[in-house]
Amino acid sequence: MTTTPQPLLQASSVTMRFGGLTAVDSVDLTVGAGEIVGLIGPNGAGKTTFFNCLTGLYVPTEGEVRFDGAVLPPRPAKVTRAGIARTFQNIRLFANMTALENVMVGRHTRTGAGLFSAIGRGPRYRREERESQERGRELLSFVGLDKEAGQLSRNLSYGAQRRLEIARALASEPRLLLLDEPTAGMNPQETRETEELVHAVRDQGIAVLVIEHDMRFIMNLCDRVAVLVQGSKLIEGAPAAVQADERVVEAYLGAPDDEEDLTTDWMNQEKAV
Ligand SMILES: Nc1ncnc2c1ncn2[C@@H]1O[C@H](COP(=O)(O)OP(=O)(O)OP(=O)(O)O)[C@@H](O)[C@H]1O
Repeated sequence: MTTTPQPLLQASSVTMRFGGLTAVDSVDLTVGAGEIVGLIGPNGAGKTTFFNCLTGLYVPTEGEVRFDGAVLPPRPAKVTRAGIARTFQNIRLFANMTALENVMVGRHTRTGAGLFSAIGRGPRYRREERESQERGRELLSFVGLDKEAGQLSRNLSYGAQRRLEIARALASEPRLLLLDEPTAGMNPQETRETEELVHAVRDQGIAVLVIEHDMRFIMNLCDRVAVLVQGSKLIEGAPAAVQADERVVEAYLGAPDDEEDLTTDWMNQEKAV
């Protein structure tokens, strides 16, 4: 008898309400180990709110999220320690810290030196600091920023800052990486590089869940795509099937009668290669 392996992430009937507004409505989603899953949907569909439910930023009003079989702890730091890391829609780097320092900050959930050791700069602190630096440099090299290690993050190009955010997220040694619109504002070349980088992340055995509006990016990248519309999951499946589904096209373009209010981000943001 064969048994289906337990998914790494399992969100069951996740609902998030803000007062009278149901931003996420009973959404089920799984991500398997080493899988790349896309989450798409028109503006305001509830994608970021759902992400926030997966990272301990919000505790769902109803439903539960399990990671590796255990219910997710209700605090972002604990979720990171459990093995989920994320990037945000808007860049959140420490502008006046170097690229290397930014990555080292991302590692602190994995280093165990306590307050007294840090104040006294004892041997354990110094060893961990050295290891953090080494790992930080490896990660910068992994995302193609080895030469920028000593530069202040605010002086890096936009594409480099986004890659640095991914390096910082990877510094916590996640098993699942959540990316919120990683290619927003990128040119086609930067978008292609991000696609290669996410594939390389997966090749390290890390699962990825990605929110994105750029359909070409999603199609090239993902094993599976789920579509959220007005807080509910409309469909889920292989990228080509999802893209061809009439309900998805309608959700983005509106029914024929509301063609004046098109929400066409997805179509418009598809970038020429
Ligand atoms: N903290 C909050 N309090 C109240 N309402 C919120 C809050 N966060 C999100 N919402 C509402 O929930 C709905 C879903 O928003 P959300 O940002 O999750 O959508 P989204 O799919 O990520 O959109 P976008 O693609 O534009 O980023 C929207 O109507 C939004 O106004």
